[in-house]
Amino acid sequence: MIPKVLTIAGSDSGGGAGIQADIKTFQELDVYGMSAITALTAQNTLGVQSVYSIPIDMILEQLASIHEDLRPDALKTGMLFSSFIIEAVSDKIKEYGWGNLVVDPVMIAKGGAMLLQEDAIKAIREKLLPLAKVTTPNIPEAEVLTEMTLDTMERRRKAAKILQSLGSESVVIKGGHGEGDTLIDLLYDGVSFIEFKSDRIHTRHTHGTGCTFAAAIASFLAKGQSVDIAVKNAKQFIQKAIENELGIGGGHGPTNHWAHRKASVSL
Ligand SMILES: Nc1ncnc2c1ncn2[C@@H]1O[C@H](COP(=O)(O)OP(=O)(O)O)[C@@H](O)[C@H]1O
Ligand SMILES: Cc1ncc(COP(=O)(O)OP(=O)(O)O)c(N)n1
Repeated sequence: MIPKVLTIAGSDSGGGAGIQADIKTFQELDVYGMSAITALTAQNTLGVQSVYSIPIDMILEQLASIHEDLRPDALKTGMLFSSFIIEAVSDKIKEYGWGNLVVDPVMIAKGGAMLLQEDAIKAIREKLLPLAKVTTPNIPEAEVLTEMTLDTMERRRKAAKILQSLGSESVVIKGGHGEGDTLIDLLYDGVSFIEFKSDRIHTRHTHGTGCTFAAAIASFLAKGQSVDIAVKNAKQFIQKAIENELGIGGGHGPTNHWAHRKASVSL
């Protein structure tokens, strides 16, 4: 049977991030994609023009419909916007017993728009992280969650340990916002660290990289891969997607979800 993967996230009208990036990733990685939409954004490659939060009852109805009929083999969360949504979604994930949860703690879009209310950080720490198999903050998100400055690898290792101690089985602190030409995604599984290194691609077309990376990890987990292999394969997927840019839009354009088809190794 084809693995089923659910994304609980916001919609990006421009198609580069959020639900749209997730579903494209699921499709490319041969898993069956499902969605529960938490917020609508009017967004393009130039920025986020407006945000509309979906009423909680409607979010819960989407989750209930999926629960009644379509058990996910893995799921990911993206833009959850408010503490109310985080709490309600976390309670349902727990009640429904859904495993293989990848938490992408989306906070701010590349253009600077707030995709999470400030008072929601506590709910991410206390309600969502304890349910996660993998949490994938970028460096600024990890800084907010740990209240640390993460300008060295040593500090990032410390931060990964703190986030893991909050209940997430594994943590990946992504390196896109770091310095230098080598980019390091740091995985900590509670025992050891693995550094996934790649060359930094110099491009403005990196809209939705975090969403795509987390959706790829969830897809590989749904196929039965271990966390370290799923992260390795997701990293390879996003690297190709950034390398083969589509050149769409006048700002931060989307990544290329088809690009992995050119890869010589099979995912
Ligand atoms: N310029 C880049 N070159 C190569 N890989 C990148 C680049 N920017 C981001 N990535 C990769 O994309 C993924 C998302 O990274 P990051 O930009 O840190 O997160 P976010 O999109 O959530 O801000 C990570 O796997 C990271 O290594
Ligand atoms: C609806 C929506 N969800 C998430 C994001 C942020 O996506 P991310 O992958 O972190 O990429 P950038 O914002 O860095 O492009 C979003 N913009 N919209």
